[in-house]
Amino acid sequence: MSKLLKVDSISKSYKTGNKVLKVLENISFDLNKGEFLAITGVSGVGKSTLLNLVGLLDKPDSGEIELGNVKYSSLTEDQKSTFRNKHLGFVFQFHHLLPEFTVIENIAMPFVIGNGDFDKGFKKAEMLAKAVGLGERLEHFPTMLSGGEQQRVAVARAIVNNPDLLLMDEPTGNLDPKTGKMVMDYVFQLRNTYNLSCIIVTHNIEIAKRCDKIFSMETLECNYV
Ligand SMILES: Nc1ncnc2c1ncn2[C@@H]1O[C@H](COP(=O)(O)OP(=O)(O)OP(=O)(O)O)[C@@H](O)[C@H]1O
Repeated sequence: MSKLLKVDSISKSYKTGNKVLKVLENISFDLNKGEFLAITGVSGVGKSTLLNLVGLLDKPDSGEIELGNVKYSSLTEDQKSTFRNKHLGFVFQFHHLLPEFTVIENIAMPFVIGNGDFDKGFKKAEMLAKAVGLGERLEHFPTMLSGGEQQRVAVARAIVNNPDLLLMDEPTGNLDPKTGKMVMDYVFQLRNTYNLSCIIVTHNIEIAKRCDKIFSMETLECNYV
């Protein structure tokens, strides 16, 4: 298996007023192409902070993150947004869909922004909407969808640009267990279809057990399940 992501001794602290809060200290782990990694740990341990660093939404104080041989520290701010759009997909607890756009428009949006090709973007969006079971909802607006359907749109949107890595922060945290399982079933199906790699921050042990590896932020151990 080829290595996709290398997180090497990263540390991060937040400064508020004259206080410094050390959140991450010397965190290291790797991820291979096609692997799913769950990040677990109690509230406040730094799971979202870590995901934001891997997602290029924030910078570590020290250490290096490398995705597909590109060192994050080598990228300028402009290069970071292009890199994010091309190589990373995001799904958060709250789906952040654009309310004034339909399902197909929401899914196509990152493709059209990155590529400029409307026709191709909409064809791809339709295919992905079908893959997550929403082929009959293309013209619906987000408010017309159930929570689980909205989250499936968010999943389809996150992978429209064929990201190397999908980052999910508590993707089922806002859903009932049955709906949450259904959303994740689609994500695990997509993994087989697209050889997707994924990092999932979750409190849900069932989801964690379905991943290849679990990185426990309490023990700082990353083990195959
Ligand atoms: N922008 C910020 N400025 C200052 N402190 C922050 C900031 N973001 C997070 N923190 C603090 O850093 C710590 C880690 O936060 P983080 O959101 O990464 O935790 P988490 O493990 O994801 O928690 P949860 O499971 O509750 O979402 C928390 O104590 C939080 O208060």
